[in-house]
Amino acid sequence: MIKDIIIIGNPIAGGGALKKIRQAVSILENKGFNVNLMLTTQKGDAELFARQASQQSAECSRLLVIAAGGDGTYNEVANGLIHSNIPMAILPLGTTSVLAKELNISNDIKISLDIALNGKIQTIHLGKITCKGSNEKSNSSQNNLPLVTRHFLLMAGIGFDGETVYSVNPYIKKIAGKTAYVLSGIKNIFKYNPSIITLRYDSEEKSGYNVIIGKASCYGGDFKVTPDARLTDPYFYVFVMHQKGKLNLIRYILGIVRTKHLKLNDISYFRTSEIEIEGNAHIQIDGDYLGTTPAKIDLVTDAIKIITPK
Ligand SMILES: Nc1ncnc2c1ncn2[C@@H]1O[C@H](COP(=O)(O)OP(=O)(O)OP(=O)(O)O)[C@@H](O)[C@H]1O
Repeated sequence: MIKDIIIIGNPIAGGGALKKIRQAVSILENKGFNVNLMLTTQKGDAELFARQASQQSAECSRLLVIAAGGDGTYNEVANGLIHSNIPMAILPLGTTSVLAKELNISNDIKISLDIALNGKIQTIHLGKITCKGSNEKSNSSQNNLPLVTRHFLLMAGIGFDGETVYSVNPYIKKIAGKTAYVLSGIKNIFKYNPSIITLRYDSEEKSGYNVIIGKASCYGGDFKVTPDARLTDPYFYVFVMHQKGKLNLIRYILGIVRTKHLKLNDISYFRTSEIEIEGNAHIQIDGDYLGTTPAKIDLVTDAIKIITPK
């Protein structure tokens, strides 16, 4: 029986979430829970708070962590709770909150809190990626970047979408939300000149110019690039775009928008649980910039417990 709740809240998620986070605290306190609100002040705080919660809690069965924010916040909380027994629920307050779409969790605070308190606890597997990066955009040359390892819930995008997230203007994102990604994507279609990416998995080899490694079916807005991927299945589904060039890129994007991308004859779509990637391309995970290839991706099974609708 849950008694204590830690809300790890990002007050700047979705352009400003503090009011809704405070509303959630008072709803939960009125129901009699002990609520500890931990507001993030910078990147990395949510992971730190979640790790502290998982280390301090002697009585995990009475504790729930609610990640209140967007996909960046859920990603950090999942990284901090990994292999702990504390379940993670979400309060979708982000710009896109793809995880909420994947789990079918409403943006309505009361409904999402009801799921947090009365939903089903499911154990899910996470992706683990090691690549060159610094968790920040960096001016140092690619060769000087240290190795970074992080876990992801939803997807790793390599190539065009890594480049798009890399060049999203944070000020435009604050003002315009999701539109900032669309603007960055449009700008990149015209200037992007990708180099080849090589994938090695299950004794096979494939090459392409853009790759999406899905741990979940949802991607970006309401698009499903890897519709067969499930948080609860121990596999990735990988979508590879084989051709380069602006017109091909537009054709792939339109294919995704119209849910026809898997029927194109110059793509690959396959399932695996481990993959090595070579090349010189930017990488995003769960919608945030991570670093550049080369990269290695594998699964961490039974990584976290997450609360989903019943
Ligand atoms: N107080 C803060 N000030 C500035 N940045 C913060 C703060 N707290 C967290 N962050 C960082 O803000 C980034 C975005 O947060 P988050 O993903 O929760 O919201 P979002 O970007 O609006 O949503 P989505 O990722 O779903 O589009 C994260 O990388 C997070 O680490």
